[in-house]
Amino acid sequence: MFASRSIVSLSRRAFSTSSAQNAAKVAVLGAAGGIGQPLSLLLKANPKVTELSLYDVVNTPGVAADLGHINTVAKVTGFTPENDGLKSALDGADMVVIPAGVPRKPGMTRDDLFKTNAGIVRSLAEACAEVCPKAQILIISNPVNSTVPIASEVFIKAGVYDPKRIFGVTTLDCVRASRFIYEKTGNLVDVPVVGGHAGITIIPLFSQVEGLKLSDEERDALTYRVQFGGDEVVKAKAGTGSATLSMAYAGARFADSLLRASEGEDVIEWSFVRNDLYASEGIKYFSTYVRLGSEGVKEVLPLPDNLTDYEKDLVVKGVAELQKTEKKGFDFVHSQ
Ligand SMILES: NC(=O)C1=CN([C@@H]2O[C@H](COP(=O)(O)OP(=O)(O)OC[C@H]3O[C@@H](n4cnc5c(N)ncnc54)[C@H](O)[C@@H]3O)[C@@H](O)[C@H]2O)C=CC1
Ligand SMILES: O=C([O-])CC(=O)C(=O)O
Repeated sequence: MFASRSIVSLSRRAFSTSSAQNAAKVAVLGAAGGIGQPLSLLLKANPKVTELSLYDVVNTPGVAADLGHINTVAKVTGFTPENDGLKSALDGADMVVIPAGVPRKPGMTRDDLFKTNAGIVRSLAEACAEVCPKAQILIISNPVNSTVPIASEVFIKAGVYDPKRIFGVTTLDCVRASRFIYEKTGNLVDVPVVGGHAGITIIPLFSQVEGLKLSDEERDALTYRVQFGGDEVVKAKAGTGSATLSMAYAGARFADSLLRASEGEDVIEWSFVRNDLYASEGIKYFSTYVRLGSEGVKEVLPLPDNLTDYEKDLVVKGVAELQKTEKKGFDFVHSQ
C-alpha cells in the first residue's frame, strides 16, 4: 500500500501563491448565501481563478460588485434568474461549485434537508449538464450522500456523465479532524476522513496519522466529534444556520487542489466520488483518497490496508447507511 505520510504532505497546503498558468472560470451557485459569500471571497483571492461567475436567486449583483473591487485577477459577474441568468453564469465554466440550498436548524438531520435541496440540486445539475457538461462539479449542498447521486444521475440521463468530474465536497470533515488533532497534539497534520458526509458515514482514519497515539477513550471521543462536528456548529448558531465560514475555507481548499492538479501538480484529496470500492455492497459513491489530475479524478485509491478493527467496523456501519441515502437520491431522479 502507499505511505500515509506522503499522502498527507501532498495535500497539506491550503492555497498556493503562484500566478495562474491556465485561465479558469469558476461559477458559484448559491453565491449570496452563508457559504457562498465567503467561498466566493476566497476564490476571488485565488490567483488561479481568472473569472468568477456568481449565481443565486437573490443578491448576487451586490456581492459581485463588492468582490469586484478586490485587486486580484478574477473578473467577477453576478447573475440572478432574470434573463436566463443561470445559463449565462454557467457559460464556459471550467468548475461549478454548488452551495445552493437550505441549511439545518437544531434538531434536524442532513437528510431532513432532502425534500428541499434535492430539487434545487437536480435543477442546477440539469443546467450544468446542458451548458457546461465538461465542467468539474463540486457539490456542497446537503445531504451530500444523496445530492451527489442526484447530480450524477442527471448527467447520466443527459448522456454527458463523466464520473471523473463530479465531487461531493467532504473536505470540511478533514479540516475539522485536522484541527481537533492539533488541539490535542500541537501538530497540524492532515487526517484522512472517508465514507460520506453525515453522522456515522463520516469515518476519520486516525490510524493513518504517523506518530499519533490515542487511548480508546480519546479515539472514541475524537471520532464522535468529527462525525457530529456539524451539530456543534448548528447548536451554537441556535437556529440561524450551520457551518459557513469553515465550509467556505474547506470548499476553497478543495477548489484550489483541483486547480493545482489541472496545472500538473500531483494532488491527493479526500472526496465523495464514483468508484467501485464497495460495489459488492451495492454502492457507487464513497469518499476515499483521490489523486487529482487535469481531468478531475485521475485515480481513485482504495483505503489503506492497515486500518484498525475499530475503523473497519466504522466502514461497515457507514456503508450500510450509504446504501439507503444513495438509493434515495437515485430514486428521486428516476421517479420523476
Ligand atoms: N458539504 C458540507 O460539508 C457542508 C454543506 N453545507 C450545506 O450547504 C448548503 C448551503 O448552506 P448555507 O450557505 O449555510 O445556506 P444559506 O441559506 O445561507 O445559503 C444558501 C443560498 O442558496 C440560495 N439558493 C436557494 N435556492 C437556489 C437555487 N435554486 N439556485 C441558486 N441558489 C439558490 C439561497 O438564496 C441562499 O443564498 C446547505 O445545504 C448546507 O447544509 C453546509 C456546511 C457544510
Ligand atoms: O452540519 C450541517 O448541517 C452542515 C454540514 O454539513 C457540516 O457542518 O458538516
